[in-house]
Amino acid sequence: MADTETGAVVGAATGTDTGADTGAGTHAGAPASLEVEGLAFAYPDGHQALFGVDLRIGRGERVALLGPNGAGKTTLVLHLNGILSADTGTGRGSVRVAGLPVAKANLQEIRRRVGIVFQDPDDQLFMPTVREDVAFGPANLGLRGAELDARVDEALALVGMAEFADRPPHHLSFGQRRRVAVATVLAMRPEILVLDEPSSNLDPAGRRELAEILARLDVTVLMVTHDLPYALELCPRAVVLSGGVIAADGATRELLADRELMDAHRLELPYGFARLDCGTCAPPG
Ligand SMILES: Nc1ncnc2c1ncn2[C@@H]1O[C@H](COP(=O)(O)OP(=O)(O)OP(=O)(O)O)[C@@H](O)[C@H]1O
Repeated sequence: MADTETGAVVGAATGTDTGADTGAGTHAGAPASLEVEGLAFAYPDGHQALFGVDLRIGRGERVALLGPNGAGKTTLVLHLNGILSADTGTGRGSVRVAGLPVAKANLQEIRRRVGIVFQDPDDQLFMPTVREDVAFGPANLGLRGAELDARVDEALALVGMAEFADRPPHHLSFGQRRRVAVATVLAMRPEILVLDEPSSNLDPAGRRELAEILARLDVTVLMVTHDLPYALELCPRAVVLSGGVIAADGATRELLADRELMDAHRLELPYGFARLDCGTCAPPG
């Protein structure tokens, strides 16, 4: 688990043990990383995207946020670091990160604590070198010199990109850029790491490498994904958001074995996983 005094995001798991067999309730008694209560939100055009969402994620949990297109997943995520806010416009309800309300007065601290890795790494990489990109956030927090260098080195090592530190990000492959984007967020030593479709557009090897990196991180994770095998592998717990409400919350394996739930919310495992509901059958691989 992340040491909240030092904020270090150190690897805890070993090898490729992704904890997939861990029960969803393992962290039920852990202090909350994230508490969302009665969150409702309509966009300025009047479109209601969230209708009273309640969600508690314990420190160190890894949770997949699943749901069909238009379910409200991005809208929910944008509330976690105050890009959208329940206390403005038509919003209702509250979001707290490690007990701190997501509100205008706390935005700087909240954005340090909630690291969002967006789907397109090019939205997050804009400096001449990888090192400068990863240093950008901690430098904004006031870190300088050896302390800043150590923070950058640590984050790049966590994603296996140390040897690329002096390369321009635009010379890297898409998969490498995504890993650097993860490092830019880890360098802030976040309380909670939010990943938007982390496996999208990765080739099988890149997908596997990123899974191994994510499995080793010792930080609370909320992963938005349509990649159900990825959710199953990396997140013991899943939450299904559909039509702006939470339709299910439980052990990922159990939710993905519930055919009625899956059909109702347009969730589909790829061929080969079709018999997850057989109870004694294991997914391939
Ligand atoms: N800026 C906006 N203005 C008005 N409506 C919006 C806006 N952004 C999203 N919506 C609507 O809010 C609803 C939820 O959208 P959201 O992007 O949160 O869904 P999502 O679950 O992330 O979908 P996807 O899986 O396709 O990314 C959708 O009906 C969408 O059309």
